[in-house]
Amino acid sequence: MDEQRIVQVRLENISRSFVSRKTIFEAVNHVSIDVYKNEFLVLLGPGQCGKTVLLNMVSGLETPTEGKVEFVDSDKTDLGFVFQKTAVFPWKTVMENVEMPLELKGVPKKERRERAQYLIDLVGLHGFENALPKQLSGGMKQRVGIARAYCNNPQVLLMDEPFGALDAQTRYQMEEEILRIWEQEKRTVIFVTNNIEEAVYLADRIILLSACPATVKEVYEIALPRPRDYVDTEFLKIREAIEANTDLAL
Ligand SMILES: Nc1ncnc2c1ncn2[C@@H]1O[C@H](COP(=O)(O)OP(=O)(O)OP(=O)(O)O)[C@@H](O)[C@H]1O
Repeated sequence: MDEQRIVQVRLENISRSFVSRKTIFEAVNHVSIDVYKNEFLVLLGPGQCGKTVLLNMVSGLETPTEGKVEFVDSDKTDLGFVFQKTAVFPWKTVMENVEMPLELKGVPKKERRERAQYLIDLVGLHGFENALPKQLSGGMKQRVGIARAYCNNPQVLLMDEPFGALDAQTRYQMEEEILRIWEQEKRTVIFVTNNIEEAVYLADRIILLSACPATVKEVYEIALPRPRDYVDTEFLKIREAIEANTDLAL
């Protein structure tokens, strides 16, 4: 991570509860996290622990019941998203899917095509510009999603289990790819996963969350050099330490 840490997003003591049938359900409880500019931050926690709710509060899709989310060094609309099931439009080509955020903004065709082409090349889809999503594998669709998330040139990228639906082989490949893309186009990434190995492979920092309601259980700085090796002794040590500290089997 950069020597000098500049806070980009500040989650200040945020909580979120839901009321259903007169009972209160707490999904997130007093979470405070400073997210630093250009860091690769991973939110790791068991299933249904409140990770998505937490991410939704960063994006503004959900409002905290308590506390606040502050964008220190960027606008709160300056966000890109990648989801587990990235909504690529089936009737649109790769190019049309990637350029869509710029089209919605009214950016002229030539300009948006140039930007989209750069990103299509960056994510390794050169040659597939005119392909339709049905012609693409799951990993390729996620590449489209990543390129589209970058298209608006956002400062902060939110990724909610983006590789969760992929087979193991493709998942490993995409983990490598996302780091390559991020090294080339540094942004602040907040990446949600319930996979410890994935978290240790990717993160500058891991925020380990407790079972529901999500609280910050521990923060791990991952100083291992990249590319990381899943079977390296140090890697395994960190992985085991996290495993021993989790609330539920992940
Ligand atoms: N709008 C809502 N109303 C009521 N309960 C909700 C709402 N949104 C989320 N929840 C509940 O909050 C809890 C946390 O959900 P969330 O989707 O954040 O979990 P998660 O950690 O992202 O899970 P997973 O890893 O399985 O995707 C769940 O029990 C969910 O049912």
